[in-house]
Amino acid sequence: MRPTMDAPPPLETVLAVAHVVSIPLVTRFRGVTHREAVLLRGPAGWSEFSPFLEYDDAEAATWLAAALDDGWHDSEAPVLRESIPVNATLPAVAPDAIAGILARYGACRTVKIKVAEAGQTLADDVERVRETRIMLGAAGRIRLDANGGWNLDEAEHALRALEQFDLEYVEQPCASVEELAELRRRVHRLGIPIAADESVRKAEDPLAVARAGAADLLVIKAAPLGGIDRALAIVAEAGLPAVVSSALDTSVGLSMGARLAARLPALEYDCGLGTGALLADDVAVERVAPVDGAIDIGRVDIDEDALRRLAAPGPRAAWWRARLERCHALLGTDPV
Ligand SMILES: O=C(O)CCC(=O)c1ccccc1C(=O)O
Ligand SMILES: [Mg+2]
Repeated sequence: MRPTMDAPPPLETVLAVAHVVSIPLVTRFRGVTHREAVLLRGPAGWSEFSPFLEYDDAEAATWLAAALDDGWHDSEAPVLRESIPVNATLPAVAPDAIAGILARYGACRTVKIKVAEAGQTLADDVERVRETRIMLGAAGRIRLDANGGWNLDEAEHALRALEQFDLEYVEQPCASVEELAELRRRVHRLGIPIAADESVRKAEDPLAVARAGAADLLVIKAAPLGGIDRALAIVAEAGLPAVVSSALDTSVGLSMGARLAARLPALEYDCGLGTGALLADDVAVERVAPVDGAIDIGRVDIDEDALRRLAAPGPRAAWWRARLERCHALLGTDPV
């Protein structure tokens, strides 16, 4: 997808308000132990630029468009709710680690469990889901996220093994839109809805999955979709229910997600914006973390001491500033 910024603030302005931070995680997630992010003190509020390290500049530029949009303007879409119910997110950990991680989220009624992790087996997934179901009780909601890790047959087999745990939905069970569409036909009888995540946020065309009838709902993230208004437009065009989720953001990025969720016309599912609980430290004066299963939608204030304490080491800060500069050069040059 291409970034869309009519008139991005000049590079010098952006670099002058940029702070690069490195935040320790409570547990390994996506193979990393620290989350690096650039925080921008924009005129409308703090915003976050934190594309994952392996993304190329074209993909990362859309995240920059979102950060500049969020730091430089407020969305004019109406705010429809003040508090956003969230799920706990459980990485692909061993059963004995589950209770400790879930405890960090407080009272969330919904848990999203990572499955299909490289190097693990279906038996690992079954045990993780079984243990979580026991802890949550029958009233809790369990959804899975495979991050595209199964092929079609593996996904079908896994869902048949896991359906006994009463699943709310499965997110990105397979990598491609074609596989999702076929899987959706194959498991229709099981009644497990299929959600698209990477097929929306990493796709050249975020609407292709909806057009192909390949998903029952969309997982949307403000940063990779180019910001709050862009994400709202995609949901409106897709005509499918949506769940707002984080990209393991700091409180600043989580706040953008919450302000997107606050503006969705319908919000039937708990949002994946509880991941502040996976950060061992944070930059916000008041963290965006679930209280009684929900987060607030305000902008966050930054703690200057935390900015200093969590400042990324010099070479990492330089790497991020160079990345920001390259991504900035890609904005506004490639009209949609
Ligand atoms: O949706 C959630 O519960 C939390 C966010 C999450 O899972 C995530 C966080 C970082 C990168 C990718 C993902 C993902 O949804 O695949
Ligand atoms: Mg996902």
